[in-house]
Amino acid sequence: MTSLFAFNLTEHRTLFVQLDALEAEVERAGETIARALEAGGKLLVCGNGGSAADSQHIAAELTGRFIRDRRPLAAIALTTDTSALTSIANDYAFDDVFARPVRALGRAGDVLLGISTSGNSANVLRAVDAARELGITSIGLLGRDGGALRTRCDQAIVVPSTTTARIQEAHILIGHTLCGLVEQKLGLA
Ligand SMILES: O=C(CO)[C@@H](O)[C@H](O)[C@H](O)[C@H](O)COP(=O)(O)O
Ligand SMILES: [Zn+2]
Repeated sequence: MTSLFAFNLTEHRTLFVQLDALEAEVERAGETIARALEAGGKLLVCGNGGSAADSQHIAAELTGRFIRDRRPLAAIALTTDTSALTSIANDYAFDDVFARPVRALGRAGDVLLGISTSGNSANVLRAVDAARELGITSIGLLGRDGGALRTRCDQAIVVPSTTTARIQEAHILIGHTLCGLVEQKLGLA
């Protein structure tokens, strides 16, 4: 019998050989984020569950450091403030937990990275809609068929898998690549 680890590894490998197809979208997203940071904008990142963890991970690579010692870069995960998350969910709706901070903190010229394996999380969709109203470029880091976010975001990177865990594994590879591209493009690598 195939072990679970062997099964997961096979599924992971099968997916990862298909990711070359995303090269142009990943490069474009890296360019968009780098140009926004260069112009004084910031990156806002949001997602649920494992994607909340990815949001924090990616933002931390930029405010802290990824590969090399360099100046801090402006990035905020909208998933870390439990007081804001609980009060917005309690007083308004869970679907508003990211949109409201986007309206509070976002400025034209910023970039919003919305991470969702289904592409259908309502709170990420609302954040993207708020971003559009404010002149903030939205990038969806998605999975499955990209869901509703595929067309609602200005740019979409869709990992072609239906397994949430495998999609998340690809997302963090892409997230790390975006951080590396930002460092390269800003001459900080
Ligand atoms: O990490 C996992 C599963 O691997 C879960 O926590 C998962 O992120 C949650 O079910 C999320 O709520 C899924 O949301 P989304 O990716 O569809 O937007
Ligand atoms: Zn997970």
